[in-house]
Formats: sequence, C-alpha cells, structure tokens
Amino acid sequence: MSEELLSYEPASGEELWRAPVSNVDQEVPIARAAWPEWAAKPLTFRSETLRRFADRVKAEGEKLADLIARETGKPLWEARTEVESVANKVDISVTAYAERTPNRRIEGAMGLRNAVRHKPHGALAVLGPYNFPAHLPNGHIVPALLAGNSVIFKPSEKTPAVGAMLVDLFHSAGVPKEVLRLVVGGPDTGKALAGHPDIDGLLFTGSARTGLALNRQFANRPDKILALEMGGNNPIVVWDTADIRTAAILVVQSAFLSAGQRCTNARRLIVKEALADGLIEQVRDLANRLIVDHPHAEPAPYMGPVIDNDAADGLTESFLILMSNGGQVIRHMTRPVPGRPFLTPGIIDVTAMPERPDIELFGPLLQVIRVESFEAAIAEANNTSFGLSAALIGGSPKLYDQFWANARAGVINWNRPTNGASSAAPFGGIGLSGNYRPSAFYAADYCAYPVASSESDSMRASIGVGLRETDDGKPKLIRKGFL
Ligand SMILES: NC(=O)C1=CN([C@@H]2O[C@H](COP(=O)(O)OP(=O)(O)OC[C@H]3O[C@@H](n4cnc5c(N)ncnc54)[C@H](O)[C@@H]3O)[C@@H](O)[C@H]2O)C=CC1
Ligand SMILES: O=C(O)CCC(=O)N[C@@H](CCC(=O)O)C(=O)O
Repeated sequence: MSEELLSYEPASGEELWRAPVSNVDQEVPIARAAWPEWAAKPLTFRSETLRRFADRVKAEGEKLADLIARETGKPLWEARTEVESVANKVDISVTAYAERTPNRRIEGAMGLRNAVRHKPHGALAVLGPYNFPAHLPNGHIVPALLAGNSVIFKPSEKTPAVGAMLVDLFHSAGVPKEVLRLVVGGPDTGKALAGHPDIDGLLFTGSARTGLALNRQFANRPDKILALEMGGNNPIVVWDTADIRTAAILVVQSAFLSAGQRCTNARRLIVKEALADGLIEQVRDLANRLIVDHPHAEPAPYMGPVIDNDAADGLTESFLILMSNGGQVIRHMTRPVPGRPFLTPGIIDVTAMPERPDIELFGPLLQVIRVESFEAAIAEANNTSFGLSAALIGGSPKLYDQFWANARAGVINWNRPTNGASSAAPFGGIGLSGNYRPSAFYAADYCAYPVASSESDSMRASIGVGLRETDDGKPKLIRKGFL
C-alpha cells in the first residue's frame, strides 16, 4: 500500500481530502519529455489556452473559493478574492511576458543585425505554501507555462486539495496533462523534487527555513534557475499624523488580515513615542472588535483559524516567550475554541526587551516598539535580516522620501498597508525574504532566458589583421575588410 497524504479543515478538524503520495521519479520524466512540444507551439496558442483556464476558474469560482476557505480556514470573502487573483493572473502574465521578455532586433552596419529572443528553461518545479494555496503557486505556474516550460507542481502538504483542483482546472482548459504534473506530498517529496536531476529549475514560495535549505541544495547547480520568495519580519512605522483612527485601521489591516498569515503582514509596529498611547488604544479597540470565526460563518469573520494546532501552539508559545522576556501585554492572544487553532489578535509592547528575536511569527501577533526620532524609526525598521515589505503611515513627502531611500525592503508603501501588493508590479524581498528574483509581474524574468543572436541573410565573414597572402609569393598583410 502506498503512503497517503491527508488534509483536514482547520476550523472543524474534519478530514477533507486524501490521496497517495506521488512518486517524483515517475512524474519528472513525463514533464521533461513534454516541454519541447509545448514550447514549439505559438505563443498565441499558449496564451489562449491559459485564457481558457481563467474562464474555467471564473466558472468554478464559488467551488474553488469554498475549497480554499475549508482547507486554509480563511474567511469565504477572502477566499473569493484569492480566486479573483488566480483568474486575473493570466492577462497580467501575458502583458508581463510581452513587456519583460520582448523579442528585439538591433540593426547594425552593412546589413548585420543582432536579435534578442527568449527560450523556456525546460521542466520547472513549483513548490507552494499553504497561505495562498492557489494564487501564489499560480503566480509561478502561469508565467512558466506561458513561456513554454512544463511544470511539476507540489502544493503544500497542508493544502493539497486546492492544489489538485487548480491542476484539474488547467487540464480541463487544455493544458496537456503531461505539461503540468501534480505531485502530492510533504517536505520529503519536496526535497526529492528539488534534487531531481531532470528539473531545470525550481520556483519556490514558502518559509525562509525551507528557502535556505533549497539555496544550499542548489549551491553547486548554477545551471538550474532558483527563484525564492520567502517570509518577512515587516515593519509599519506610524509618524506625525492627526488621523490616528485611520492609522489604527491601517495597522490592524497590516497585522491581522488573513489571521497574520501573509508574508507581507506587519509584525512590528514602530511608533513615535508622542503618538504611541493614543494609537495603541485605537488599535486595541479595533482588535477587540475583530470577529474570529469559522470561514463560512455569518456575520462574516475578519479572521478564521490559523492553519493548524501546531501553528497555533507555536504562536501562543511565542507570545508567552515575549512576555517572559520583558514584553508588556497590550492585548492577550487567546484560543477561543478549545482544541481548534482559532487565535485572537495578540499585541505586545517589546520596547523594553533587550534582545528582540528576528523571526517571522506567522500569525496574528503584533509587536510594538516606541521610538523618539525618525532616524531611530528607520534603524528599527531595518533591524531585521528579512526585507519584504515596509510601510510609513503619516509623516510628510520629505519623510517618505527619507523612508523610501533608507528602508531595506522590496515593497515600500506610504499611507497604505504593508500587504495587498499588486500583481501588476514586481513582488519580492531582499535579505532572508528572497534571492533577488521578484515574482508577480517580474516572474516572466525567471521563466525564460534571453538568447542573443548575430544574424545576416547571406554569409558574412571578415578576417581582420595578420593574414599572409601566398599566391604571388610575397607576404602581404590585409588589415581589414570583407573578403
Ligand atoms: N514572499 C512570498 O511571496 C511569500 C512567502 N510566504 C512564506 O511562506 C511561509 C508559509 O508557508 P509554508 O507552507 O509554511 O512554507 P514551508 O516552507 O513550510 O513550505 C513551502 C513548501 O516547501 C515544501 N518543503 C518544506 N520543506 C522542504 C524541504 N526541505 N525541501 C523541499 N521542499 C520543502 C513544503 O512541502 C511546501 O510545499 C511563511 O514563512 C510565509 O512568509 C508565503 C507566501 C508568500
Ligand atoms: O503575487 C502577486 O501576484 C502579488 C503579491 C501578493 O499577492 N502579495 C500578497 C501576499 C502574499 C502572501 O503573503 O503570501 C500581499 O501583499 O498581500
């Protein structure tokens, strides 16, 4: 009997889905054999096939949203926005492919020309996270297929049902089954896929811990493309503003959207001392009112559960560790439903903590740091090895210029939350947040490589200097010219 992977609904604990763990050695050769034929199709064929996929996603949108909500625990309204992003990805990727990887002809002297065109890598592996089980892997899969690659996709072991439905939707739209393969399994299957000799690259979204392991695994493989999108320890800085209420809403949205399970969620609120008490009161007041409930509940919740009990245990434990190391509790993180991973938002002032851990606490947990000067705020914002998103709330155009110039992150916002990044812009981070291969609009860059060609319709050759002519027996030097 082959080993099975089971998935459970976080909100209820009920089993949702099960399937045998895949054999990577069977799946990779199928995708590898399939890519040349797919790549040889006209680009319009591939883009039209993917547009049919977008239509299939829209047609099955409610079913997909329901499954996402069940398998991740995120509220149904939020799962619907994920479905929308999945469908929108196709047109955005078609535009991105044309803009980021256009064919170019550079005319030279005497009828010579240089051409720049792009080729797919071949068979690419995609490893997905659980927090956006459709949208984020889709953000690799669509541009990869569009560029002519085949894809072997392993969804997170926590959200395999959504991964399987996504792959079915591609197939039902006409993407050949051999060109997109689903691989079911956990970290060991991920490792086997990443280490398979026949993949031409790996597109990863997930934690820094896994990303670092993959980076080591690929250390002596410069021949394989590796795109890493990892976590963050993101700062939100609140500075001079009279509109504390709106600032508080932006903080809550940044910290607690998706129950804090977005790589772009704000983990650290850095606030001017003079504003701190007023702002914290408003943030706590809003956090008290956030509905934490089942994804399908009415009235609709702001937050569902986190992904599982292990994650919830880890977060409540982290809250206790911050408390016992000098953090001052502003709002306790609690477990309102015994035995299930629902969490209420936790807020803790860590200003007095001597050594703050620089780790991504992937849940509804916000740390507050009070500072006296804007320079100290920027230093605090940069006091992390990650660098995904950062936001300034309030201030002035001049302060924003200073913040933008000095904050180290791939997403830097002003008077907007740290999350909710646009798919029409590049998306990625620096430091432990990524490896300078931003995704979203720039995913086109890592899905194809440029080929430069010098071309002429007729043969052209020249010998520069140093050719000895022997026909008349007298040495002669031809300095330059076409023969
Ligand atoms: N920067 C970005 O775009 C995003 C980053 N994330 C990050 O993802 C994390 C949450 O997702 P998780 O599913 O917990 O991430 P994870 O790193 O645990 O898993 C991601 C994928 O890698 C696989 N995997 C795990 N260990 C592996 C190994 N040693 N070798 C190969 N594959 C392995 C898993 O099975 C899964 O498919 C957070 O840290 C979050 O910040 C999530 C979304 C977006
Ligand atoms: O990938 C895109 O198309 C845009 C980037 C995006 O969706 N970012 C999300 C966070 C993704 C995550 O946490 O997993 C956002 O900024 O909210």
